[in-house]
Formats: sequence, structure tokens, C-alpha cells
Amino acid sequence: MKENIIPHEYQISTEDRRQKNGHNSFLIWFTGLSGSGKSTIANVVEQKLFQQGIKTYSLDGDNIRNGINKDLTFSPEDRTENIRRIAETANLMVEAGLVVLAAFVSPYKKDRQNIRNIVKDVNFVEVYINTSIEECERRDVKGLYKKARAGEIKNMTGISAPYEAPDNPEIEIKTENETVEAAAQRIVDYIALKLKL
Ligand SMILES: Nc1ncnc2c1ncn2[C@@H]1O[C@H](COP(=O)(O)OS(=O)(=O)O)[C@@H](OP(=O)(O)O)[C@H]1O
Ligand SMILES: Nc1ncnc2c1ncn2[C@@H]1O[C@H](COP(=O)(O)OP(=O)(O)O)[C@@H](O)[C@H]1O
Repeated sequence: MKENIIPHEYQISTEDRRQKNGHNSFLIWFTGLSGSGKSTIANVVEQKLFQQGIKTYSLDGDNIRNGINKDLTFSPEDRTENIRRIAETANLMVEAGLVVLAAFVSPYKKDRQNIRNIVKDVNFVEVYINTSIEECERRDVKGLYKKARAGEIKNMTGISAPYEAPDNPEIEIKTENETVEAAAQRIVDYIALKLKL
């Protein structure tokens, strides 16, 4: 806690908000290489939860790196700051009673551990979208791998910057062996108990 910053005590607690919504709130964090399938799977999970009447919100590169984090690059230091700000933002949303889905490359173990610390272990579900770099490069959804191979993009994760795979993610999806629908359903099934008050 910073000196001379005294936290305000809210009259309406996170618990009150969860009760009102009729479900728990927590963060589902998707990590994996660019093109691994994070956004595709997260979108289907959110649709399924939304249809069940769960209050959700998604954070992804487009609404973050073009907005609050538009000052950040892909250097290791900026990626760390990117993830820290997203984690703090997600934490506010979890406190507001939402199930938050976040899809970011988040290549560093220490940064993902920091998210766990910020939102607290019990509110954190780490989903590792495990797709080989060869497959991501074959998909090359945004043409970034081609540019990276041509030397037009520096620090491309998986090519010229590291990706540190999680050791013990709550869920691991191997997209080369599992369909989008099956993966999304497995995640929804996993969190069913967690949603209950
Ligand atoms: N150098 C480099 N390395 C990795 N990714 C790159 C890079 N440059 C641009 N992009 C595009 O930016 C998206 C990743 O942004 P993130 O905020 O998720 O990255 S990080 O968590 O801070 O590492 C990532 O989006 P996704 O494909 O959705 O993962 C890429 O499209
Ligand atoms: N089993 C699968 N799971 C997720 N995506 C898949 C799968 N099989 C093929 N894909 C394709 O891979 C691409 C993944 O892109 P995207 O979801 O944008 O990845 P990311 O958000 O990780 O960058 C999409 O074009 C998607 O249709």
C-alpha cells in the first residue's frame, strides 16, 4: 500500500454484487502464442456463458492495446506493464461481479504469477492454449509470422522472443487435437462449480 493512500471502504461489497448477480465472479485468463486460438475459444466460451445469463466481459488486444495501453511496445518491460495493467483492470471487473475473459499472449511466467497475486488465486483460472509454433505459423491469421521471418517485426513471440509455457495451468487445450466447440465446452464445464455461490 502506498504511503498516505488510505483505501476507501465501499458500502456495497463484492459479495453483495455476486449475490445480486446470482453467480460468482472471477477471471479466466487465456495464454498462448499469437494465432494459437485464444480469442476464438474465449469468444465461444463467453457466448455460452452469456446464454446462461452470466454477466461477462472480454478483454483482448484490440480493446487494450488500442486504448489504455496504446503507449506500450512489445519489449519485455512493456509486456510486463501491459499484463500488470490488464490484471488490475480485470480485478476491478471481478470486484464488480463479472466473469472476465482475458486473451493475451502473456509470455512470461512471472507476469502470469503476478496476475494470480493481483486477483487472488481463488479468482484465477489459467487456460493454456497450447498450439505449436509450426501450426501458428501455418495459420498466420494476421500475417505477422511472415513479417517476423522477413525481419520486419522484432521481438515476435515464438520466433525472436520467448514464450514460457505454464507448468500447472488449470486447463490446457491442444488445439491441434481438439475442436473449438469441444475446447469451449470443456472450459464451461470446468467453471460450472466455480460459478456457484
Ligand atoms: N512482437 C509481437 N509478439 C507477439 N504479438 C505481437 C507482436 N507484435 C504484434 N503482435 C500482435 O499483438 C498481439 C499480442 O498482444 P498482447 O498484448 O497479447 O501481448 S503480450 O501479452 O503483451 O505479450 C498479438 O495478438 P494475438 O494474435 O491475438 O495473440 C499479435 O497480433
Ligand atoms: N481447435 C482450434 N481452436 C482454436 N482456433 C482454431 C482451432 N482450429 C483452428 N483454429 C483457427 O486458428 C485461428 C486462431 O486465431 P485467434 O483465435 O485469433 O488466435 P489468438 O487469439 O491466439 O491470436 C483462427 O483462425 C481459428 O479459426
